[in-house]
Amino acid sequence: MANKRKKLTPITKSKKSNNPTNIRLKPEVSRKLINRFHVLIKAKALLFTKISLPKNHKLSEENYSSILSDSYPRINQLYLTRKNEIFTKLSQQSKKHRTEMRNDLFVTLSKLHDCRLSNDITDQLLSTAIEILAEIDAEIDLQGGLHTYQVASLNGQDKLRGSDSSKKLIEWLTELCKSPPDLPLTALEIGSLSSKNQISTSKWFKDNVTRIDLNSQDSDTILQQDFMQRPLPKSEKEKYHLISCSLVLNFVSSAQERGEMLKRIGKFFKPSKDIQDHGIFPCFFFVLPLPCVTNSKYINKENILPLLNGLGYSLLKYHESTKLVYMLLRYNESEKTKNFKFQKKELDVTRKAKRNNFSIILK
Ligand SMILES: C[S@@+](CC[C@H](N)C(=O)[O-])C[C@H]1O[C@@H](n2cnc3c(N)ncnc32)[C@H](O)[C@@H]1O
Repeated sequence: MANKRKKLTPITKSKKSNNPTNIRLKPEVSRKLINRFHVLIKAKALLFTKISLPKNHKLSEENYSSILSDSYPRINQLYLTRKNEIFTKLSQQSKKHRTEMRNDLFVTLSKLHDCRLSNDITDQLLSTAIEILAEIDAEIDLQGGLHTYQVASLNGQDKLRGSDSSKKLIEWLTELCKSPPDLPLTALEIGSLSSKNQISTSKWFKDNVTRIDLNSQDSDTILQQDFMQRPLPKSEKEKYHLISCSLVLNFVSSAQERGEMLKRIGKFFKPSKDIQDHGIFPCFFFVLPLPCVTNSKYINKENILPLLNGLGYSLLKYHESTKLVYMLLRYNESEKTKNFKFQKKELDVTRKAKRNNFSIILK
């Protein structure tokens, strides 16, 4: 009898090579995958805060593989070997057993004290940290990597919102200024999964949409790029009338990096004087999962708006759906507060309900 091949990922190989917009997952499967990715990404972010590097480099989701392979070859070897071993082990285990194995992740992480990254792999603390990193990455790879998360997000778009989030953007633009101004409007979409969403297909931005993503699903239409590494604009021509950042900030691993991203976005807007702009452009379309503002220990609607104001953003439109919060904000550099800071401070400590740790720090 032919050997039945074990299905390793929730998305089969043949489907994986197809356009992700065509892959359909059950809503329950999408939800579980997205939640698990968030847990794993959060665990990695916590782990990175516990590893310190010589010369104050900071490890992050975006840079750790190149830092490990370029500067710490022995540690990198340990990481790769361990990841391979765990990948093989996990792929032979039942789903239930895998979940049990990983449930203690945060407990282990909370016990881990600061460890300094050097090439000394005999350091027990450091090798534990690297092993945890390898375990998390093995599980992410086993699920099909970032690709699976993106497919699940695309499916989530359909099921949770009735369509893609940029539908709300186009609805608001039409409501605020009826039709596009005469000059061509340009848009930058950070964290783009498809060129078929409303930003790209509506009459507002026509062919002037730049789409980027850490992991491009279509190299013809989406540039594979980390926004934090995107070269800063050298001239007004390289700036945008609209920047969309939908469900990306919650994906960024640490509160400080989220603050850095919001600040950096400000450098990519066209100046407002340039356009008969109906008081709207340049603007920022910003979407977060609703619990980021309704159930976070540190962020709520009352403090996120002053935080955004301090960075030069003022609110034009706000909408909460059952799952997401949508904001349209006008950007004006001259309205920025100089040296604006925002610290992480627990809100309403008397509140008993279980809350999430979403936060933003501006230093
Ligand atoms: C949940 S998906 C959201 C996609 C889409 N914008 C939406 O609203 O459904 C988040 C995407 O952001 C991308 N992303 C996260 N950080 C990024 C960064 N620094 N630069 C570019 N893309 C990033 C991820 O690769 C992922 O594809």
